[in-house]
Amino acid sequence: MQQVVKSRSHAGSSFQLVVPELSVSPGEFVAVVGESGCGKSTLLDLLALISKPDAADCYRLVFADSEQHDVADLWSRNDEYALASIRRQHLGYVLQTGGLLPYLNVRDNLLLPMRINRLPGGSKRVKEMAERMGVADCLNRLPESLSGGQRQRVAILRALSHSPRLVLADEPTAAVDKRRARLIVQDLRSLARDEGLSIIMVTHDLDLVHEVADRTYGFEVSQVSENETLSICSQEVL
Ligand SMILES: Nc1ncnc2c1ncn2[C@@H]1O[C@H](COP(=O)(O)OP(=O)(O)OP(=O)(O)O)[C@@H](O)[C@H]1O
Repeated sequence: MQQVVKSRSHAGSSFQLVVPELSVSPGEFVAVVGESGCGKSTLLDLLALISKPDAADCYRLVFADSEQHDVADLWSRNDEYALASIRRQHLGYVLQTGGLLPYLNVRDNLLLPMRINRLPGGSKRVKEMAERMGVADCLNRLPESLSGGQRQRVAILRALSHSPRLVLADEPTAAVDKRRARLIVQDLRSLARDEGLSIIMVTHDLDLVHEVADRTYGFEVSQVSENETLSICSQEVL
């Protein structure tokens, strides 16, 4: 994306996020780091195609097999159907607390995105992925019986199960301890490399990602006036 702008206002105060440039390539693990209120969720909503930008010089998704989507154009035409279809097929989400369905066992949680996208070969892929992430012995268990770390690894697998091109991870380590958090970040990093995925992870914890991420974006927040906040998201040179 280039020169993408999103404003939000509430009770007389306004917040504007400006993204001069943001990109992620296949196999890349990009971290977006910032304090509370700097605009991380606002950015994630734009990346997840949930929120319409106010302005965008360029916002495109270009996949390795040369499939392309002009997201700015789709939003300008309010083509919700096309946006939803891209979201369903090509995007995966890892949420802060896993977001697994409590009444489905791990296997069925992992199979669900494949069933929604009518993808074949689900059981084999689920078994292989679960082995890779060390949760194969959890497949028949309900999420409530898993440890925090196991649950989060299953949540990562669920985000990947329908083979998305872009995975958005929103504070995926929020519910686990520091040691487990480091392992999860390393898992995400190697999944990006091994599977040629693009991963964008949002976090407030720079320590957690700065040695692992290929690139890091941060926010420069300034108070334009008493009621106006401007946040500019740019790549950090660490
Ligand atoms: N739906 C909304 N309507 C109006 N203002 C909003 C809305 N959502 C967020 N904001 C404002 O936009 C700014 C950025 O919020 P955002 O949720 O993107 O920050 P964040 O970095 O994700 O914060 P946190 O880490 O606390 O979740 C804040 O000032 C917030 O009050």
